[in-house]
Amino acid sequence: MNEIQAALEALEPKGNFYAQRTISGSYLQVNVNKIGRLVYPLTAEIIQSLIALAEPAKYGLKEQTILDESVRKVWEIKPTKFKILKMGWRKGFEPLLDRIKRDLGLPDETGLSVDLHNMLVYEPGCFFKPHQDSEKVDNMVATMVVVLPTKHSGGELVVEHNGRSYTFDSAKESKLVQAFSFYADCRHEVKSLKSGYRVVLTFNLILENYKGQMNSLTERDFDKRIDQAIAHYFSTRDWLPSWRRNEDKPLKFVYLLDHEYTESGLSWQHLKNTDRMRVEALLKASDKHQLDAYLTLVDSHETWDCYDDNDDFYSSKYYDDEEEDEESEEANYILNDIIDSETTIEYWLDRQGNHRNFNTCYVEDCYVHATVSGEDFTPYDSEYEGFMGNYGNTMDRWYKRAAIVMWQKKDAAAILFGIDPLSYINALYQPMRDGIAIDKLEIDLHAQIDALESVWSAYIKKVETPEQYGEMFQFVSYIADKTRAKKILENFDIKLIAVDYTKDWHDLSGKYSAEWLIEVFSRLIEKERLWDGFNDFPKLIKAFHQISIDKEVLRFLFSMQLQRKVERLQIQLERKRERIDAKSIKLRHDLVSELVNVALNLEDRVLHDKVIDVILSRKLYLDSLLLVDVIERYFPLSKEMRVQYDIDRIISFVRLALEEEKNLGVRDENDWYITFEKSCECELCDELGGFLHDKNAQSKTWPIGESKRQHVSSMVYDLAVPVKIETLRQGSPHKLVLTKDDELYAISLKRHQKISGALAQLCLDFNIKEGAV
Ligand SMILES: O=C(O)CCC(=O)C(=O)O
Ligand SMILES: [Fe+2]
Repeated sequence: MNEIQAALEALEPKGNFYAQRTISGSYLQVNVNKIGRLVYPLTAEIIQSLIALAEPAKYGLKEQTILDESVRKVWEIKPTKFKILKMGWRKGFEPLLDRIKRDLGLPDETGLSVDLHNMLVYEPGCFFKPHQDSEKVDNMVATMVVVLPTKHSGGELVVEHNGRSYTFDSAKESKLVQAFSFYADCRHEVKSLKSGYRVVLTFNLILENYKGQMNSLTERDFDKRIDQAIAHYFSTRDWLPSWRRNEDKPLKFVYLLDHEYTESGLSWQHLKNTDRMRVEALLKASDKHQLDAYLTLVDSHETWDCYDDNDDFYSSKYYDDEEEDEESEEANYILNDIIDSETTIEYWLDRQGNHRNFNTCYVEDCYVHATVSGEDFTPYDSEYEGFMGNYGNTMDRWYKRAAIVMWQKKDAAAILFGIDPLSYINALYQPMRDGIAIDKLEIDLHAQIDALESVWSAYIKKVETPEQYGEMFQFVSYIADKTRAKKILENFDIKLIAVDYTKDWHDLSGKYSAEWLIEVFSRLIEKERLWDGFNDFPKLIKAFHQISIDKEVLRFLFSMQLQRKVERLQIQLERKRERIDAKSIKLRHDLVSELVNVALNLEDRVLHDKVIDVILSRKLYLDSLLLVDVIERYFPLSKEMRVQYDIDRIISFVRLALEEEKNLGVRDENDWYITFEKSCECELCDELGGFLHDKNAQSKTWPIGESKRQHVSSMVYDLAVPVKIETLRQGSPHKLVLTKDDELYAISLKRHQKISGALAQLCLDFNIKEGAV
């Protein structure tokens, strides 16, 4: 972020390639081994003793360091031999470094730290020929030469940068310490010293908190610098806040222009001075890096932390600031710090200058850049709020600003779609509506569809009206591409397989084949985790049947409905209670009878067999009495049809089931025997079993503790036996009272009568003899 900001700001160069400052010697206390604290100005004796500690300086040539007195002649003292005291440094040099940072035009958010390199002592005749310092550490942005106070002449340091040069003549000052810094990529030389001594400390200046590329920071060619910054911006995410670097959301770049524009005054051709130059450079970069660019108007809402001007402390602090006074619109308040900002793009011009009717679009802060802060704009609205919880006083300000918005062409579909899905889709559908033959634009359209792959599912949510569905189906057919058609449809869910769309599906099946349709249906069905089945299945199948969809499609839908419903029911039926629950029995019965009907209506023996197989498997614990209803469906069938469907299979199954039950007879009036399926082997359940099987006992009073009572009660519930449970809260422990249903006999009698009746009717209807096997 700061890289691109700095690049944009570089148009009005705030900084220079060098910085020259002075500071009192009291801030630079240097202790040298064996010599002690240096006192300024340095005397000739001290300097001689420094030389005694020194060695001739080498210089770096490619990978080596070389001693060559025709290139460099100077004494060097390694930093291990002296120390700079921290206290003075902190007080004097740290603030000084901040100023140097500004002099060099480095981004506000950054900071400079130093890396001491060496001490150099120049005697008359010493020099250093033109060279560039090798970058010894990462993010080394500049070299700083600190000249200690002592008289000399000559020894000028000449620094060059992009054709400009500056001569730092340290001889002009002999009382104060001089700090001269210059960009690391400058060529520079030290002219021969004429008289006296020149003693300097050299430092590498390191830029902290900077995530851009160093070369782009010191590049003075504006276009090139913008270009580099833009290339970097779109090729990495390391300028994003750390928690967002792993996202793969498309990147946006929004630069708020310096000047104000109205809707009618906004055009690429009529931008005002700095805006024009920056936008031109950005457009050049956008062409080179395959970016789309829009000129826009944005609504910018900022919330500022602010102070009351009458508060003496803050107002004096404010006026002390060395920056020029800023005229605040809200005369009584001073804006202090920005707390929050929100940018919404509201008006769009495309690269050709045409107004585009996109929705408004909110842009996250990390993508928004500006060289002039909102503070310098006149808000069209503002609102002051007194002390509110977390913050002190706040000022909300709304501005209208112009902005250039850019993103990578490869992200265009996803971004535009995100901004305004429906108009994007409208544009996508346009050729179809215009009746343009697909082979004329196939490749183009296919590329657009592919780019949208990740967002189709978002689009699906916007498809609501029958017309929208209709057009979507039409489009899927229009694109004439099986694979893409399938991909688009797969974003929907099972609700798309519905009566309303049978005609659309039929058309697609005609175009892409029935196998293709079945694949699409499978994908939609797979998505359904819990299968409630198709809504109104008979109606759905009928609709597909009437439109003469391929038989295999019908069979597929039928099998899905049967298979997945049975699977789900089987899980429920693991609970014995469920098996005898009246509601549940009815539901299972309705399912099989519905499916038998559908199979017969479709006149499909294969499907019919599938349902009958399920019935005969006894998986669904169907009630034989109810099955009589089901097979009555066959009664009107002709003889041939009965043979064709092999109805004897189901009829004899039902008949046998009825006979089996009938043969059990009616229980005795005084018989309290209850059958059950034992599922627990504990002593309590043994005792419970004894009671249930006891022909003579209708009830049992059982003094057992609470947890035991609970276990027995839940077993009685799970086994679904007709036994009433009560707790007698007397004595210790309380007593569990189990009572077998009074109606056992009456129910048995009634059921037996019904079974006998049904069996007789069945034999009559289908002309079979009772008891005949
Ligand atoms: O002595 C100076 O002013 C500069 C020295 C220098 O260029 C170097 O040490 O690389
Ligand atoms: Fe140098």
